[in-house]
Amino acid sequence: MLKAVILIGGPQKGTRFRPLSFEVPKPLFPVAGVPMIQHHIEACAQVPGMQEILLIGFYQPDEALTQFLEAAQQEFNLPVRYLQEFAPLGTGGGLYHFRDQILAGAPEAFFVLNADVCSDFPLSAMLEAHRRQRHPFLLLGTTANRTQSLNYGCIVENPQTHEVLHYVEKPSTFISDIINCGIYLFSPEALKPLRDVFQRNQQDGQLEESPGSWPGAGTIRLEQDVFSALAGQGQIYVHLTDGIWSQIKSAGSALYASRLYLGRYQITHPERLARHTPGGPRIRGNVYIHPTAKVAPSAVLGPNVSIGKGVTIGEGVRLRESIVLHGATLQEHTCVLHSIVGWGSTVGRWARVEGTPNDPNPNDPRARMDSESLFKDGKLLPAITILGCRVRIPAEVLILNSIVLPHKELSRSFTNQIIL
Ligand SMILES: Nc1nc2c(ncn2[C@@H]2O[C@H](COP(=O)(O)OP(=O)(O)O[C@H]3O[C@H](CO)[C@@H](O)[C@H](O)[C@@H]3O)[C@@H](O)[C@H]2O)c(=O)[nH]1
Repeated sequence: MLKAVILIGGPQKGTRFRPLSFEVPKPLFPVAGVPMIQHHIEACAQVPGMQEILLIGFYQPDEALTQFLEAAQQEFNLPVRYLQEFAPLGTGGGLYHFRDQILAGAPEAFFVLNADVCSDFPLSAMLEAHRRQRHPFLLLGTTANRTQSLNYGCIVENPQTHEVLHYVEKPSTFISDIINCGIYLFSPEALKPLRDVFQRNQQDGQLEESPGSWPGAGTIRLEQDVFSALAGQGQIYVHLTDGIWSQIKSAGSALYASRLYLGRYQITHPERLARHTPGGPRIRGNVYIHPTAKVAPSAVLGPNVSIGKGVTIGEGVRLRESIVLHGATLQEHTCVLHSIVGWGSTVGRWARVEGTPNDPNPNDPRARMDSESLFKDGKLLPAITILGCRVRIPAEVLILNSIVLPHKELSRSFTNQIIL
């Protein structure tokens, strides 16, 4: 019997995802037409013997989360439960705090998945590797180029045995081009080292001048407190993958992840991809259209477009490399490229909304998506255009490389600006 835990974080996390995370918790943001963590749940549900999926985070459970959990339970016919941390406990603290729930029913092992990653989740291959040796910790690893590796957990392995000999979280100089994907398979013994960290933190906390100060004893950083500490002791192993993988930290990386998942739908969910039908819109490449969206037949969509529930797309619209969220309207002849159009927003006739993609260098096979800051030297870097929720763009204007905060009613064109 197996279980899975998805670490969903909480409201203080996902700051690079604003303004989109104002409306919906980041783990529920739609990527390729479905909530970000639905991809995780689908992958877990396909592993034979999966008994239960637990989401651990510090969000207050709201309507969106409750509805999502109910729908997921029904669709996958599995218990999918939310366990709320009383405070942010770090990537390992929640696993220790809810250990009884995780170990209930005596699972043979449990997967732990970061919510903000996009992957083809090679969970069955990880399980096979785990069953051969039954080490407490198995990490999924992939490669990144030298510069970008510094933004991740870096792993030095023994190439013969795949034992993790050395682990450094976001090092300041180059350590290894093998990076931690934030996807793990732990055996029940993995909770023992977490207990040791917890007890040590508690003792250290009592010695401190102001006991009870933050971070509390419950906070455990899986990466630094466990992986770095136990590397080289025969307990942590890495399973390498060259499948799709990307982090989802910023809106730009959500658009990139959407492209990766839409491409994968060719194999996993061909029914989710729009097909050209007589009298329907022209479809180029991979496009997702929610069944309730109304799309005019003269619109041209794709590649990499995903259109949400109740969206209206007018005649002559051109839409590519974009996400249009629930209830938005693109009036006749608008052109929307490399952008995210927020919930309930309206783009007026003949308006052009355009961003600049920040995709990984296609000539470097190890390049990953950069989710760096929005600014450099005090200037807004050109990036995808984001319209927050219920924004109104008038007819015949240009909105280029800009971020428009929710509920703004614009009256003219804007370029390279954050419109507050
Ligand atoms: N429940 C809970 N979840 C948390 C908490 N803090 C973070 N998380 C969740 O844990 C995951 C990791 O979040 P970060 O702490 O932001 O780390 P990171 O910068 O994404 O780096 C991690 O992921 C990389 C791969 O994407 C790894 O390369 C890196 O080593 C590390 O594990 C995210 O899904 C986040 O929502 C917490 O206090 N509680």
